[in-house]
Amino acid sequence: MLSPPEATKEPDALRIGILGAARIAPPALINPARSHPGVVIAAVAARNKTRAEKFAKQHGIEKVFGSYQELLDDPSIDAIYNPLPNGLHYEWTMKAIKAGKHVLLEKPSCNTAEETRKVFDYAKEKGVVVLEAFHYRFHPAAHRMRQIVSSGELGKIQSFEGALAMPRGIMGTDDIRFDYSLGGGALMDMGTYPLSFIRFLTSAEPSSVASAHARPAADARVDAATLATFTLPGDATASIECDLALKPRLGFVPQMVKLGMTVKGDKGEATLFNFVMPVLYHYITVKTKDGKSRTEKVYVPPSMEGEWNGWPKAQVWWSTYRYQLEAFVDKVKGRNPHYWMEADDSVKQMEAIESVYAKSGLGSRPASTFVL
Ligand SMILES: NC(=O)C1=CN([C@@H]2O[C@H](COP(=O)(O)OP(=O)(O)OC[C@H]3O[C@@H](n4cnc5c(N)ncnc54)[C@H](OP(=O)(O)O)[C@@H]3O)[C@@H](O)[C@H]2O)C=CC1
Ligand SMILES: O=C1OC[C@@H](O)[C@H](O)[C@H]1O
Repeated sequence: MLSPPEATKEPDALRIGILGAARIAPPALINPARSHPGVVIAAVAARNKTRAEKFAKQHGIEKVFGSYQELLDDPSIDAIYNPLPNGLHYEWTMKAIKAGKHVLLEKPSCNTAEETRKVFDYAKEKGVVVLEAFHYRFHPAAHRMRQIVSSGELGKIQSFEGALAMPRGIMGTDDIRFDYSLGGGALMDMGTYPLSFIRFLTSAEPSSVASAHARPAADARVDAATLATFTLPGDATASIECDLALKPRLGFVPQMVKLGMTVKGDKGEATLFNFVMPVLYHYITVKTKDGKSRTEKVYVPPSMEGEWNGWPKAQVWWSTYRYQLEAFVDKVKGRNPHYWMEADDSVKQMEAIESVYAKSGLGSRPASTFVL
């Protein structure tokens, strides 16, 4: 996964430009692109050209720009990767669409559902592809978990418990995730994953947010952590936990990263541990009330038939991002991706996030002042 084989690039490979020398760009795009014959990472732009040059040299990127707009103005670039802080997603995705570029847009799509709706409406008008980069959804482990939940094996589904949380000290206090004006907050950054996964597993929207409690960061408008519970259609319940800075237990015992989803039904339960980065390590355990239990690991689709028909011939080292890139390129090239996250899904995801912020009392992140 860390040093994938270099693919020979196709003559019509999609030329992607990156907005910002963001930390996530190498694992989420540059590295996966190495093994994809249909992608060239052709350019990077940063607010400071020297920073862009250093990043380009480090990653073997041909073109460098000292402003995002210059990159968008380059006619040789087909698509943009937008890993800017959340609060800038709307402005730069709209500008990219205006320039006729396809956009792979980091999660969460925007600060508000209204902005997300405008992004996808504009993309449709301009005939370009925009994808919110919910990478975990493109990996077969997430789909296998959904198969298990919908198969009836667990009986009538009663509850979902999902978490994504990391110990204190990993995120610096100056991280974009703690900056309200940039769309910061644990729910925006991490809580969006378990919430999205519950929506994916149920293929439905929560009926209501039953409770939401935020632990404020230094800026009290930002949640360092959020715990929320939901009611779901069919009387099931759900809970999510997200935390940018889990406190050590008893003040000194560091807590482990949390990244699991457990689904309980009246006949059994299933847990997917590490739905976010399954390529590193994951397992699905299924325990049924008749005393049986098993563990599955799903690095590649188990077959190319039935529900797996149309999945790419993947390698076990394919990360969620590599699967996602496969789908993004397929969509742009007019082929059928193995999975796709539709515009309405991204809009509903932001509606759900805003509902949790409303319930916790923190309110939605600030809407962009950008006008196209
Ligand atoms: N899919 C995934 O697994 C992950 C997704 N993400 C998402 O990616 C995005 C970026 O996260 P991450 O890479 O960790 O963030 P970084 O802080 O590393 O990168 C953000 C980039 O935004 C640019 N930028 C533009 N304006 C500002 C500003 N006012 N303040 C700070 N930075 C600015 C900077 O680019 P420049 O070089 O021009 O200065 C910087 O490189 C977020 O939306 C996050 O949610 C993050 C991690 C994992
Ligand atoms: O995958 C992730 O894990 C860590 C987060 O801070 C990041 O933004 C998220 O996308």
